[in-house]
Order: sequence, then structure tokens, then C-alpha cells
Amino acid sequence: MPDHDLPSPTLPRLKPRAKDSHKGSFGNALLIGGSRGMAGSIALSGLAAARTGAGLVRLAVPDRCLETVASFSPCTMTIPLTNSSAGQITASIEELTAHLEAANCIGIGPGMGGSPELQQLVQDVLRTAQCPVVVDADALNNLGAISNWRELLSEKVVLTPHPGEWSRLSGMAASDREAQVAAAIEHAKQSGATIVLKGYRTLVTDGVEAAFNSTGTPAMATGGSGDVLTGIITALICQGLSPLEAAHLGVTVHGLSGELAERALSTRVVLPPELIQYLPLALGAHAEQRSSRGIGF
Ligand SMILES: NC(=O)C1=CN([C@@H]2O[C@H](COP(=O)(O)OP(=O)(O)OC[C@H]3O[C@@H](n4cnc5c(N)ncnc54)[C@H](OP(=O)(O)O)[C@@H]3O)[C@@H](O)[C@H]2O)[C@@H](O)CC1
Ligand SMILES: Nc1ncnc2c1ncn2[C@@H]1O[C@H](COP(=O)(O)OP(=O)(O)O)[C@@H](O)[C@H]1O
Ligand SMILES: [Mg+2]
Repeated sequence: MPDHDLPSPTLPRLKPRAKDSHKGSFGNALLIGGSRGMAGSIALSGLAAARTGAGLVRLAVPDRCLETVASFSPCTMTIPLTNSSAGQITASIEELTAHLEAANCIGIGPGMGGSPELQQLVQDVLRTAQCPVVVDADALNNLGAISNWRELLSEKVVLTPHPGEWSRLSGMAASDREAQVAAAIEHAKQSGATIVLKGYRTLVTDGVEAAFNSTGTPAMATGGSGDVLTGIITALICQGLSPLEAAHLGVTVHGLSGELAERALSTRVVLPPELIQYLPLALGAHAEQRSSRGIGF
């Protein structure tokens, strides 16, 4: 496994919910993505965000996919965006401004597809948003198509690439894990962004601290597992964790949830809705392990 010489961050935990808290206490999550044929991915991110405890979850999706996305869960709200005849978002930033202002964290990219309009939208969201932004999947690919994409990174940005996405952004081959890890740490150092380089032993770093995840299972190697992670990290930021803390805790409980589901269901593959179903147990197990051992995983 590649190495790094940065100190490990302390694994954070969510504070118990105050008795007098209300949905507004746990943040507004705004998830932008989806397209005709990939409505499921943004719905998975949304349900994962709700299950992780965001107070309100809104999914901004192509108008054409709204009913489909809404039908997956009664727990999330939907915002219709102008779309192409092929069912991809073509909206400009003005359609989203009020929603960006109301959000405590934005997740963008799952199932979004790629186009010049989407490259512009991803760029504009990163320039306009005052809150943290989790950039995943096709938002990473749209970002990579912008020549000055590095200038759009800052402390409020979390990138969650898998090795294929990171090869498009960094230029480092997906097969060269060592070079990919080094590039992720370097990009995080230069920009202050948090980078989650996914895979077996996911790397989480902000360029100052770094950790390799030790939870997870090959049963999670199925389409949609990463879309769930986007929702988890977005919801943890909504509940007051910093981008690095949310990425670190999010990656840990995501993997733990996969392990718990694999064991409980005696299955070779954990489907994304099952991953979401076991999130409360994973969050609870994390809290118990911390309090009984006084340490993180
Ligand atoms: N239900 C839905 O609606 C779902 C919708 N989804 C949506 O689909 C969209 C496209 O996303 P995507 O990740 O499937 O395609 P893409 O970016 O071309 O990456 C593939 C390339 O990367 C490589 N690669 C990947 N992982 C790697 C690894 N660990 N280690 C090494 N290589 C790795 C891989 O390599 P290969 O498999 O060829 O070895 C290949 O070259 C996106 O919007 C997403 O949200 C999905 O979430 C599924 C559920
Ligand atoms: N063998 C594995 N061990 C641990 N985690 C895995 C394994 N395979 C996949 N995962 C996790 O599943 C997720 C896959 O993300 P991604 O490739 O973006 O999926 P998708 O885009 O289909 O939702 C990552 O968080 C990754 O770490
Ligand atoms: Mg993905």
C-alpha cells in the first residue's frame, strides 16, 4: 500500500441530539444531479443524506426525471431544473441561486452526465456557493474539462473521485495507486480542499492530515455505493462537521455499514439501499466503540 508522512486526523463523532432540537438544527442538504437513465444515483445520495441525519434534503434534478426521483422516497424533496430533450440538466446558476443560499452543504454530480452547460454549472456552483460543496462522479468529469479547474478548489470543497475519475483530473493512471495518492495529497496541500480518493483503503486528506480507511468490503463493489457516500458526507457537513471530519467519519461509517450488511444478510454483494439501511447501526457502532475503547477505529 502507498504511504504518506502526514499525521492521522482524529476520528470525530456526532454530538448527541439536543432535546430541544428541530429539523433546522441539522442542516439543509442540497444534492444536484441525475439524468434520464441515471435517476437512481441522485435518489440514493438523497436517501443516504436523510438516513445520516440531515434535517432537510432537497434533490435538484432535471424536470423530466422529477417524478421518477421523487417516487423513490417520501423523505426527500425535489426541485425541477430546466433540462435538454435527452433529460440532462441545462439550467444556469440563476435557477439555483436561492437554493444555494439556503443550503448548509451541497453535493453535486451523481448521475449528472456531461455537457458544456454542465461544465458551466459545476464551475458556477463552486464559485457561488458560500457553504461546503462535495463534488462527485460526473461533476468531477465536468470539472476536469475546465482548464483552470484547480483554481476552483478551496477549503470548502470535498472531491470524492474513484481512481478512474482521479486519473481524468490528475493525469495519474488509475493503475498507479502510489502516484494517485501522491497527487491527491499534493492537490489537497496546494488548495486546502479535502480529497477522498476512493477504492480499497480509501485515502482521506486535506494535505495537512491523511488517513487510509480500514473499513469496507468487496461486497460494496457494485454501482451506487459511491453515490451513497456522497449523501453521507454531505449530511455530516450539514450537522456541523468540517469537510475533513465529515469525509473521515463518512468513509469510516460507509465501510462499516457495508461490513454490517454483508454479515447480517449473508450476502456476497451489498446493494446500495442495504448500505443505507445499515447506516444507523454503523453510526451507533462507531459511537459505542469510541466510548468503550476511548479511541477511534
Ligand atoms: N443507479 C445509478 O443510476 C447509477 C449511476 N451511476 C452514475 O454513472 C455515472 C458514471 O460513473 P461510473 O463510475 O460508472 O463511470 P466512470 O466515471 O466512467 O468510471 C469508470 C472508469 O473508472 C475506472 N474505475 C472505477 N473505479 C475504479 C477503481 N476502484 N479502480 C480502478 N479503476 C476504477 C474504471 O475502470 P475499469 O472498470 O475499466 O477497470 C473505468 O475506466 C456517474 O454519474 C455515476 O454517478 C453509478 O454511480 C452507478 C449507479
Ligand atoms: N473492495 C472494496 N473494498 C472497500 N470498499 C470498496 C470496495 N469496492 C468498492 N468500495 C467502495 O464503494 C464505493 C464505490 O464508489 P464509486 O466507484 O464512485 O461507485 P458508484 O459511482 O457506482 O456509486 C467507494 O466508496 C469504494 O471505496
Ligand atoms: Mg461514483
